[in-house]
Amino acid sequence: MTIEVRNIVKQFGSFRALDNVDLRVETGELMALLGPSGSGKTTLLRIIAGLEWPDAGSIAFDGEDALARGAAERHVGFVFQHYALFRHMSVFENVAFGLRVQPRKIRKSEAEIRKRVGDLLDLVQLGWLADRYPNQLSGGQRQRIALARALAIEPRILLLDEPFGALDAKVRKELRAWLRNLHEEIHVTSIFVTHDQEEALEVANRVVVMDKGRIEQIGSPGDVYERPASAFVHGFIGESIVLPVEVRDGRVRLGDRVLDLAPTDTASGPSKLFVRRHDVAVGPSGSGVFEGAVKSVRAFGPMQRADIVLQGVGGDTLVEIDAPRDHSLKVGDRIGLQPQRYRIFADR
Ligand SMILES: Nc1ncnc2c1ncn2[C@@H]1O[C@H](COP(=O)(O)OP(=O)(O)OP(=O)(O)O)[C@@H](O)[C@H]1O
Repeated sequence: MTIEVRNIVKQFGSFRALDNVDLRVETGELMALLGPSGSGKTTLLRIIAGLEWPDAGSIAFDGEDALARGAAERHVGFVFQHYALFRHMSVFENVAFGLRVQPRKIRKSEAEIRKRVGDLLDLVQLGWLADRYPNQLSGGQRQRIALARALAIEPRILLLDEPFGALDAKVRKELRAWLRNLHEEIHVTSIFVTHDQEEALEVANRVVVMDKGRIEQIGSPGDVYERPASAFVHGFIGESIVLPVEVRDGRVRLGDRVLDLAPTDTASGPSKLFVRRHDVAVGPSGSGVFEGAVKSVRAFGPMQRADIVLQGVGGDTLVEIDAPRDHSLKVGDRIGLQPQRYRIFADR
């Protein structure tokens, strides 16, 4: 099932939560909506689900107008961050619920319902919890049951709103891999909302980066990380050093210095230089575009993270870099820093 979102506008009073959003989700995709708090991710998801209505624009499922149908008729499965499983019902009955309330003419027999719920519990690998009640489950188990419950009615589309948002970091990580594997098995067109870049890049096959009700970039995890389309995307995904520069006459200037860097993209005028923290080569003093002094070093695994005071860039500027440990840094070292990959975006 494809989802085609065209020119969606959503206004709350005078506040524009979605500003002409265009998006196409292909059949069987697992797409992430990624963006900071308030960027409009949940509002877009709720409009696709039929829980909210846009002020303008259209939504089509497989070419058919979805806005002509209410939420119940759209055949969409929904999992929220805090999914309220029915507390007085066992896990089994929670998953069976959607099947039991189907209209009589399409309702499955009791034997079919038992078989379907059993299969779903096997799919989320929690068959052994069928007789438990929600308050006897861990947070991660609850979300897996919530997913089984959403899948029970065989939805054409699965929408997940920060499904792992309330869980601790370790469980979140486990469930990411689990969700990706599950999706490979069931292949339902799915969209999930997250503000966690690592989660989006690790789980989704395509990522939609949103800011202030607009889409900044749509691409594969590799695209949005390696080829960010805007300063916002570069700043939001991965950790970068950002320095204010000016591009004039084909040269990149920082304060009164001309940097030995080529302008990238089409930046001109006041701009920002972005360098990922691990894309800086560290060498002896005099070896790079920037000079710095090591202020502090934390070493972990194969990497060391260091705070560096950059010199000669108009006042002392503190930046953080990640460097391999083969060149051991010590507090007080004077070093040269050479950006190996960087992007320059004009200030908007
Ligand atoms: N019912 C509403 N009435 C008024 N404003 C709303 C309403 N729902 C959402 N908003 C506003 O619209 C904007 C987008 O909200 P939305 O929940 O879509 O953002 P989000 O990207 O999902 O953020 P978060 O990650 O915090 O959930 C926010 O500024 C929010 O305050």
